[in-house]
Amino acid sequence: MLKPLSRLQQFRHGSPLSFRLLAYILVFSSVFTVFASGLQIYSDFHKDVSAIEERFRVVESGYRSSLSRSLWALDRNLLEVQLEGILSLPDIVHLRLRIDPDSELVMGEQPDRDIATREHSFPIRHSDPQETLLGELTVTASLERTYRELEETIWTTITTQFLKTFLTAILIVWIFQVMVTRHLSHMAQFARRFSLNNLDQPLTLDRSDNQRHRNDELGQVTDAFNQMRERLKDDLERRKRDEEEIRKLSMAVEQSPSSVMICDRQWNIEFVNHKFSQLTGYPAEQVLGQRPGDLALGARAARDSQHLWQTIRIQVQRVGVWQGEVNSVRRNGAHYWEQIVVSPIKDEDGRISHFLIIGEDISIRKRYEQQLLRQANYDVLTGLPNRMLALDRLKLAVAQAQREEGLVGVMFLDLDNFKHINDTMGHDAGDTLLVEASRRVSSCLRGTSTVARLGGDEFLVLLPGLKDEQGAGQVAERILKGFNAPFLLGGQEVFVTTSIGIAIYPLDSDNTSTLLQNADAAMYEAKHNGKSSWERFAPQMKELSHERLQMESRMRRALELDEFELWYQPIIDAATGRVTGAEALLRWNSPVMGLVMPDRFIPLAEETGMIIPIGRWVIEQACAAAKRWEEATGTALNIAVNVSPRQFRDPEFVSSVQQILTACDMPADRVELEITERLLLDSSIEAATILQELDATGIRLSVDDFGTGFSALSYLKSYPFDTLKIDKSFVADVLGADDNSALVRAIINMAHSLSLTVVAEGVEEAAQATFLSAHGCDFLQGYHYSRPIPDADFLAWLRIR
Ligand SMILES: Nc1nc2c(ncn2[C@@H]2O[C@H](COP(=O)(O)O[C@H]3[C@@H](O)[C@H](n4cnc5c(=O)[nH]c(N)nc54)O[C@@H]3COP(=O)(O)O)[C@@H](O)[C@H]2O)c(=O)[nH]1
Repeated sequence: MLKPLSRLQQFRHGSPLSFRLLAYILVFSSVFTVFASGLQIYSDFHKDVSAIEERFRVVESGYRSSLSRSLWALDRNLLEVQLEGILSLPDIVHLRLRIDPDSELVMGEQPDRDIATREHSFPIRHSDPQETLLGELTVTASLERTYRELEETIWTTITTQFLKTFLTAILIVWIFQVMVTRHLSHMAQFARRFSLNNLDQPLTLDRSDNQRHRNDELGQVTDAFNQMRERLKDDLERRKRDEEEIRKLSMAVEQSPSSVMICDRQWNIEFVNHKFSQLTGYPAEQVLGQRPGDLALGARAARDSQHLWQTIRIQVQRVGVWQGEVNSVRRNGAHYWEQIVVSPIKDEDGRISHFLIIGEDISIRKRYEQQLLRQANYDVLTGLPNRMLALDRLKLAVAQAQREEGLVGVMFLDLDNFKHINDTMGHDAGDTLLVEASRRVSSCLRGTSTVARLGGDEFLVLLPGLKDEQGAGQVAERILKGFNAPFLLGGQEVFVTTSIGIAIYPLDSDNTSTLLQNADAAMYEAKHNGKSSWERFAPQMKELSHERLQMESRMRRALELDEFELWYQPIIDAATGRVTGAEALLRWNSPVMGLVMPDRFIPLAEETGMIIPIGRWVIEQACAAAKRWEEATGTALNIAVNVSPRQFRDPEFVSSVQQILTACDMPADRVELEITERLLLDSSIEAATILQELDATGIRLSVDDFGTGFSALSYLKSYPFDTLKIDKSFVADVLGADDNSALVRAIINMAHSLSLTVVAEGVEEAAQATFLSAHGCDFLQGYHYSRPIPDADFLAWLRIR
């Protein structure tokens, strides 16, 4: 807002518009005033002159008759009086009365020559009876007063008009200054100071902000100014935002984890980002101006690259986008996989101006995918095709054989005793065996054949394009031969055999899954027939494998249908011959299959996990039986129970045993758990911890079947065993070769040195009992004393002893 002083200064010094306005007003007002005053003065002058003329007429009309009479009467005095009367009239300064014929009467003074005058003459007649000219009166009026008054009027008018005009002009200019020019100056000053830095400051005028002001021109200009400022501000902000967006985008493009390349319409490279250089090894300056297809090393790669980019160009032009996975070459010649998306960039008119090529290094993903693909299709351990790929290949082979009317051999292989080797020698040895076995099988096959690992120790061999049925048998013979040489497992030479089942398309089935089932059934038959052999499928074999499935489903219901039984075999104190306890042995009394021995169903129970509830039932029943016998005979017998390694994987195992003991009120030291060496070799079981926990409860632990497995006494020291059971195979030969008796003696001595009680099982003859007793064996068990018998029989047996 301007201060009054500065306004004044401005008015004086710096407002050309006000001055010009003032000058214009003065000039135009003066001209107008002069013109108007001239008119006015002329009008007044004309009026004065007219008044003199009028006076002449008044004199003529008023005095004509009286003068006629005076002249007719020649009354000089009267004439003079009358003439004096005329002279007394304003401006009339001279009268000349011509009296006919020759006299005259003059009155008044003739004005100077330089004084303007007016004259009027009129005749004086006497008309009675007839008209007689008596004379003529000439009246002279002086214009001196008129001119004098005219001059005064002119000066007065000019002076007053000028003053008035001047003051009015000043007033107008002041008003104009106050109302307009100072605001214009302020606007000018605002505009001068106006910059991008003070766009927030609106233009305001030094006047009240009301509707009237807002609607006038200044208000409109101010409004327009402020609108312009707002628009400028918006534009600026938008521009800033755009610039920021562009900056961000360009940073994003530059720092993008994807490689970015921009080509012009002719596909010449205009821009590449940092990632591109990083990925390809090409610095930007080396590729700018080139075409993407030119960036390949070597003639073949260059040809492929040109071909690829030609395809890409055509598709982008036709479809609008191209994307795909490309095996590209870095500057150093290394190959890598990249996912490329090529799309056009369009200008505002929708015309293609550039092409955008975004690439992403997918080498790791590709490797991962290939790995996954491999994992999905190949067995990790042996590198052989897995079940899925094998089934695919079987389907392909069958489809091809269908077309060509050929034969396809399907062979099912299962390693004999693999489980035993795995359990006794450890998983590493098992793995080595599988790898070596797969190598031996593969070496017996032609290139078109497939050997696949189906899982565990099961292999599948596909023989497409088989000439005749015998061909499959010949291959099976070759494979069996390949297993003749021993396998080196953990430093030991081990002989492993395999059983092979063969089914042939289309002779045994034209359906792939039936072919597999048939080959499987044939394999079971081969196993059944003594292992290390092969069998060609025959329809009756189906029943055997079916039986196995049936057994599994029946066993699942056997527990709730109370089909299991415990039989007991006494354990005799070798020194006294007294019964000290019994071993509980499981039997399955199936209404369909009859009495099933444990060797037939325990492996299946272990495989299916059914052994956990069954094993729990065995301990419960065995403890309950021991309590019953005690009540019946008064003798507190010990009870030995077999436990499978699979039961140790049950996290509830130890607590469930404790619960059973508590429930039966059975002292822990009267219960012995018989554990095979397999358990100690199974690295998936925390055997030591569980055995310690069991030992802490007071339960006795025994190593069963000693001599058939790892047979190292050293590990016995590491575990809290109480008893060692010499396997019946040693006992059977104890009276035969010296070696065997020496071995049994050594076992007894070493067991005693480790504070272990020794039980010999499989004692069938008295001589065996005598030998064992003589060599310090603590307890004896076998048919010589009693076969395993049902609970009631065992109680009866106890009573008669
Ligand atoms: N996990 C569990 N395993 C069990 C259970 N019950 C038994 N089994 C295991 O089954 C295997 C076979 O047992 P079985 O057919 O009962 O054979 C036992 C005896 O009948 C047999 N035996 C006993 N004395 C003689 C003999 O003088 N001669 C001879 N040829 N055989 C004899 O030995 C078997 C007992 O062996 P062991 O257990 O090693 O003491 C058997 O290996 C059991 O482990 C069960 O409940 N759970």
